[in-house]
Amino acid sequence: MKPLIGISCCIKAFGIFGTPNHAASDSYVRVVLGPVNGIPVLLPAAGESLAPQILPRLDGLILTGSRSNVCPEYYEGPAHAEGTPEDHARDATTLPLIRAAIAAGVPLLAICRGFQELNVALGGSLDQRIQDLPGRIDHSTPADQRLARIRTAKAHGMRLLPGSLMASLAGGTEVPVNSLHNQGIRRLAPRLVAEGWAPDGTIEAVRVKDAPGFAYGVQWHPEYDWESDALSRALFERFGAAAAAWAARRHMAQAAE
Ligand SMILES: N[C@@H](CCC(=O)NCCCC(=O)O)C(=O)O
Repeated sequence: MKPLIGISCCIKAFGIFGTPNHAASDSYVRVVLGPVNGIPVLLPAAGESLAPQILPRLDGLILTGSRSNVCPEYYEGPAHAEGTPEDHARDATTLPLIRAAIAAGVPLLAICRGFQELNVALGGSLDQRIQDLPGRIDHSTPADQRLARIRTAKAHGMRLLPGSLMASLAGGTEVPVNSLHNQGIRRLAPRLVAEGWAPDGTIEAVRVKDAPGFAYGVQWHPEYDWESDALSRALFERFGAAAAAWAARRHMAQAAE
């Protein structure tokens, strides 16, 4: 029985009338059908009431990347600069969903925006334009960069914590990663342990230290690299194995009811 993997959606305005839609990139569906070996289930940005209704039916949760940004009101940050994309419906859905998934032990993998949501959901904060901070590199890609091979190319190295899961999956403590973000962790949430850093100290990978199940976040985009990158593929395979084990337990519990 393949695990059901929830994929967080954003609100996107499509079409000539710009009507709101719930959307997620095909790259997340493909990675769930590929190395995760699960069944993708798109989760609409339907607000906090979604979590208690959908989590009992899921075996894993992927919090996706997005150009939109977590609203600063969730971490006492300054208002975003004019024109910074936000997605209030997504925030209202994913932040409680993350807390509920971790509490229940549902395997969770948070990617880029999702990584930032994980940190905020657990009490951390964000810097909004790390490229403007002294000593920091530009981790973003131009919004008009239409060439995916350039936009998603390896952008900087990442140092991994020796003995960490990430280091074991990578087979070492130095790996290159892509980089498509302006924001980054400012105050690390108390329940998170950093396992990877960019050369400028930007946190690139975290583990939820007291989670009953698999609960990791990454600032880079493994869904763009898994077909060629050992760490990205191994991360999805490890997440998929955790979800498959969760599915087996869930179905056994249902059979015993
Ligand atoms: N908006 C946040 C998070 C960045 C992020 O998730 N980027 C994904 C972009 C998707 C794409 O362009 O393919 C930030 O800027 O830090």
